Amino acid sequence: MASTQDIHVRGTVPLVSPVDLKQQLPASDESIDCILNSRQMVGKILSGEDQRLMLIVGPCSIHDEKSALEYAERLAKLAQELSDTLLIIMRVYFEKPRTTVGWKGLINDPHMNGTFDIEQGLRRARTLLIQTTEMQLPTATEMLDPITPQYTADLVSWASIGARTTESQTHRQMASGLSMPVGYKNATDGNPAIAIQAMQSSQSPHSFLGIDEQGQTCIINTTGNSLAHLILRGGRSGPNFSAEHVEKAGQAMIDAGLKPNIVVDCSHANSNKDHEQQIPAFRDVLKQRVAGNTQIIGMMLESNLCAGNQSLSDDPSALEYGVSITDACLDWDQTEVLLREAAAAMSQVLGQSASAT
Ligand SMILES: O=C[C@H](O)[C@H](O)COP(=O)(O)O
Ligand SMILES: C=C(OP(=O)(O)O)C(=O)O
Repeated sequence: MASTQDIHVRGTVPLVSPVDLKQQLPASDESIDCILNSRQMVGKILSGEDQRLMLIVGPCSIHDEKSALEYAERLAKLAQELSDTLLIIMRVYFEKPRTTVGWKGLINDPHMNGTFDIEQGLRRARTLLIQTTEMQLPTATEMLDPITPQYTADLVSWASIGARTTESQTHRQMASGLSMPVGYKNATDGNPAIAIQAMQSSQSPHSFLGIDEQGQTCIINTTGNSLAHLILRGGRSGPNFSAEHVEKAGQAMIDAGLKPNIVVDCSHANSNKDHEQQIPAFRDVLKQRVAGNTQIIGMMLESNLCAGNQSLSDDPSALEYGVSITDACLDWDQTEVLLREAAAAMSQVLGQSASAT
């Protein structure tokens, strides 16, 4: 009898369970301290109790742990130095949603050669998250595959639902159960409405299919996650970081009964994918915050040790050190200049609000 299933399935490979991977790679006390403290700080920024600016900064994607750790060491030092005015969280992105096809990130294909050793990818992602948080540098990542959080989410302080998945019920359900604050990107067409709807959905309880710590398929019942904000990342119609766009998005959030908390992603369609264009976007949004728009709670930058990007060829060993293999990034020096500018501007803002009270 001809089979009616698995017509397009090449095969399946068993995977380590979340609990076993966590036992093999447990979070240290230093990591747990960093994660709990930083999640609480993000929560206070969302509630308005903490007026510092949240900056989510780092590579578009991680493909080489050595350069990621070198970047993390530099950022951890700067984050500590500027912590009076900025909460800096490192982008440690392991999952890349593609417009069509392409390398889908370190978890999916850690060897970057089409061997898809996902177990090793999960192991390497966990290891890097532990190393980064042990430096007291909190981590931010996009939650793309709904199974992945069981393996990594305990080590993450801030999560994003991307422009391509914010409208997806699967991702909204997943976000409703995540333990950290979540930012929702506007759609790739530039429309923030779906992100606002995502926030309304994911703050509600959901019941859906997933896996438990043992890797057993199960029904997951969530409480809903109200720690949410909108991320403006521009869209097909152009950037959406201007004061008019931010005001309109804030009003739409208020109309939907949400606290208007907005992070502006200076990259993606807000930079027209030209990494240098993140600089004027960042400065414009900073100016809006300094001018008194407290709906702007943060900004995102795509940044790496070296500027630009490079193509992933058949020979990953030929890649240039510290250069993105996905979207183009600012280099470290450009990043440091912007972070110091933000700290100086925010010290004025925070000084004024302290003297007014
Ligand atoms: O942030 C990264 C990219 O913008 C996103 O993954 C889409 O990439 P692509 O259009 O190159 O596939
Ligand atoms: C993929 C990303 O962004 P977006 O969903 O906005 O395209 C990202 O931030 O890496």
